[in-house]
Amino acid sequence: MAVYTQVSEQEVSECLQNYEIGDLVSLKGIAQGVENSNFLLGTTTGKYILTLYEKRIKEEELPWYLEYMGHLVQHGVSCPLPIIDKHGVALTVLAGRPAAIVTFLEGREASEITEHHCFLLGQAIAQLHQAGAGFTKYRKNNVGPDSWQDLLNKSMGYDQEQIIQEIKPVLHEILSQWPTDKDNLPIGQIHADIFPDNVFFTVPDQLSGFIDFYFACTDFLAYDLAIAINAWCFKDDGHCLTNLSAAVIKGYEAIRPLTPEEKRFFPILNMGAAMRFLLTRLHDWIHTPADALVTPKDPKPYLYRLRYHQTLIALSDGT
Ligand SMILES: Nc1ncnc2c1ncn2[C@@H]1O[C@H](COP(=O)(O)OP(=O)(O)OP(=O)(O)O)[C@@H](O)[C@H]1O
Ligand SMILES: N[C@@H](CCO)C(=O)O
Repeated sequence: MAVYTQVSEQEVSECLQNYEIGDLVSLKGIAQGVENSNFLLGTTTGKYILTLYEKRIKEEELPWYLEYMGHLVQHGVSCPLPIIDKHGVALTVLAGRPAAIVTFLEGREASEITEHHCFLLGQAIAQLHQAGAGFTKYRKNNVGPDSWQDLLNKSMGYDQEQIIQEIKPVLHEILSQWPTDKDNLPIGQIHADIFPDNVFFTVPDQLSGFIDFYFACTDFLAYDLAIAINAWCFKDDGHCLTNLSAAVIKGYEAIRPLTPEEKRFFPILNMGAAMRFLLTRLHDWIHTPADALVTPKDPKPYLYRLRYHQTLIALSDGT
């Protein structure tokens, strides 16, 4: 359930007077999502999403996300467009929380992921990266490699201590091999959370767009692809569906071929992507209060992905 902050119809009606998207017709809380409070907003001009940003998102960073999404839409990417109010700003305040209204994206998460979905996904990620090239404002990756040791330290209370002990040296290995600026991997704006629930498809199987840009940041483009492959191309027991990962890469390279440096570092980026979600999930597993509205996600599927990547690297090293 993701409505942490309630907002009344009257408050929203009053707020809508500042916009040019018509009057309130309906307001309904959306159950999905874990980070923010989301509402389906119906007005006399159509459907919108109203988001009240909760504490995990830094208020000062919101203009970056909203400008980035606006830039993407202007450059042909299908994603929610933040609605600008009569004063020229997208960010407002509702029920004491920073809030924004964005356009509604048709479609839904793919119910069963196929090679076709993955090919379309790869193409769409490459288009996202290309469209982001003209948006030059930097945003640090708050859950990038420099945060991972701290996340692990804060996960020490995890009830399966042997998992923490297993991760420690692997983290060290990843950090020691992580690409630096000198390695010349293309850098740009990445979504950084390309999971199946953040990509919508319409019937019959057209990719309709991306949502949930609140982890977007400036980082290695190929890392975004690695995140998507980890999220889309594995079973939860760590079995890699290589036909799906090949389709994602084929789709991506149909639009933007990977450079030799990106290919060389791809195994370590894949490990890093698995590590990032393993660590944030471990952290949330321990730090989410028992009476919280959300159920923390199981870290183990990402441990199994990590093991898979390790095995591949060991095999290719001949170790
Ligand atoms: N622009 C949009 N168009 C259509 N539906 C949307 C849109 N934005 C959000 N939604 C709906 O709201 C749900 C929650 O949105 P979102 O995934 O952004 O939540 P969140 O709490 O911000 O993030 P997270 O997925 O990280 O928990 C989505 O699953 C989707 O059903
Ligand atoms: N996609 C993330 C959660 C929120 O971004 C995960 O599955 O761990």
